Amino acid sequence: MGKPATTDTREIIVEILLDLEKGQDFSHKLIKAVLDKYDYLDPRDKAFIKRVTEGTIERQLELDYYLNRFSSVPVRKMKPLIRCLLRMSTYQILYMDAVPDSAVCNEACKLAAKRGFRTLKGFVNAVLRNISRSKDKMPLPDPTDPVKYFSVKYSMPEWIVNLWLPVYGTEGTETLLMGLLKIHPVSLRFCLELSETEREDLKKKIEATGVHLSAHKELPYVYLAENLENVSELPGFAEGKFTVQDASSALAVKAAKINPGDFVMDLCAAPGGKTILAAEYTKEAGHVLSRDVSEYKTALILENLERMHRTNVNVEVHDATVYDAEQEASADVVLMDVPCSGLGVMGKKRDIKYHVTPEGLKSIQELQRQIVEAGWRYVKPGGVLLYSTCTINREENQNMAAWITEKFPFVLEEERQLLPGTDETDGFYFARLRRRT
Ligand SMILES: C[S@@+](CC[C@H](N)C(=O)[O-])C[C@H]1O[C@@H](n2cnc3c(N)ncnc32)[C@H](O)[C@@H]1O
Repeated sequence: MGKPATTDTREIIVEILLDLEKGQDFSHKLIKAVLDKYDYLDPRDKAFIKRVTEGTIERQLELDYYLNRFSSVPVRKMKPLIRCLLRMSTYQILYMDAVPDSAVCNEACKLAAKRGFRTLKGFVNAVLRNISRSKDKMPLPDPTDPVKYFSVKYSMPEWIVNLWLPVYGTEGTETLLMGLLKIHPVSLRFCLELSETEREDLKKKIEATGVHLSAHKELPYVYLAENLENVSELPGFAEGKFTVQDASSALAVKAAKINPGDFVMDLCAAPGGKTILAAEYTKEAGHVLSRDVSEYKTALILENLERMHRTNVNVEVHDATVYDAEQEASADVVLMDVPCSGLGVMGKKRDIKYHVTPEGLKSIQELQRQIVEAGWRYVKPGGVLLYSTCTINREENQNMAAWITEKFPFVLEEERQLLPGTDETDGFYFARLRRRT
């Protein structure tokens, strides 16, 4: 990270963390808004803000576990500003080598004083210096209790670890938890219409800006980008030669086996990643009807369609839980990329894990069932229902596919659960179900 951040930079981080405590918004949205607001900052300062904020959020359970051991005041009883300051400073001490620990402690004390907590400077200093001294032997729960141990080590709520342990076993769960904490490269999906030579040319132009691209192992038109600051400034972006789309999402659309000339319905389409790829598969001879629940959401689809120059798509506001008799048995392929608990995208949306609850899972499953109940009839006999989620939860995935085949006239042809740490993707599930003739 090079240059150490200024006190102001740290203050910005604390402000973001305080807003998150107040439940203002999800972290990825808040961080983006703040970075847009401070666009004039040195890129290294912006990178510092992003890294420390994301890391602190992502590791919060672990950081709190340590703080509770090194502080005489439990984390939950601390003043919010002091709590956020200690969390982000502990994150820097444990996970960032670029800033010396002594500088982290000094900056934290200065910031505490600046924000009216001069009397707590000694406390902040003592806790952080203690952590710094013990950083090579930080205490963790006993590994013989894998739920507690994994929960703290990988900062994952215990109930989510409990959801995965019976399915993936101890080793598989640990691989998954580690995968979710890895830095996730942005995934660029090039237009299908580009020839191999055009793809290579574009790749070279993008790499000339300092971004490193590596091709996805299954999809030659998807590249994982490292060292990427601003997608919209890359060559080819404004001309719609590529879009940001995770490989998992592209793999799901590919699995739907869309043919040129097909009519595709995308029932939960915003911001339009799958719609656009589906429209590329159908080519101009085919058509996509792309829907989402609000005007705000459909506007996002329209914006992306315009940039990607897709004209074979109609966009409508439509609640997918409401049956539309006009579309009865009309579609060759229906994409149901349903709203879900999002446990597969925690690597990108880092605070989802603290917001999802077991009760929330139940109500989201109910919504998923309603969407399937209303939408399965749009599939022509012999056509495909592609059910997908960005989660890692059997109830919303494999069990839902089984429920569809039990209740409706479909056979399961293919299903796949992609896992961070194992696949080069987000956690994602899709099932191709074919309607009986
Ligand atoms: C997983 S996202 C879709 C991502 C999109 N398919 C893509 O690839 O870019 C789920 C979408 O479902 C939409 N949604 C939620 N409830 C809905 C409903 N009742 N009817 C239609 N869409 C709904 C959300 O607005 C959200 O855009």
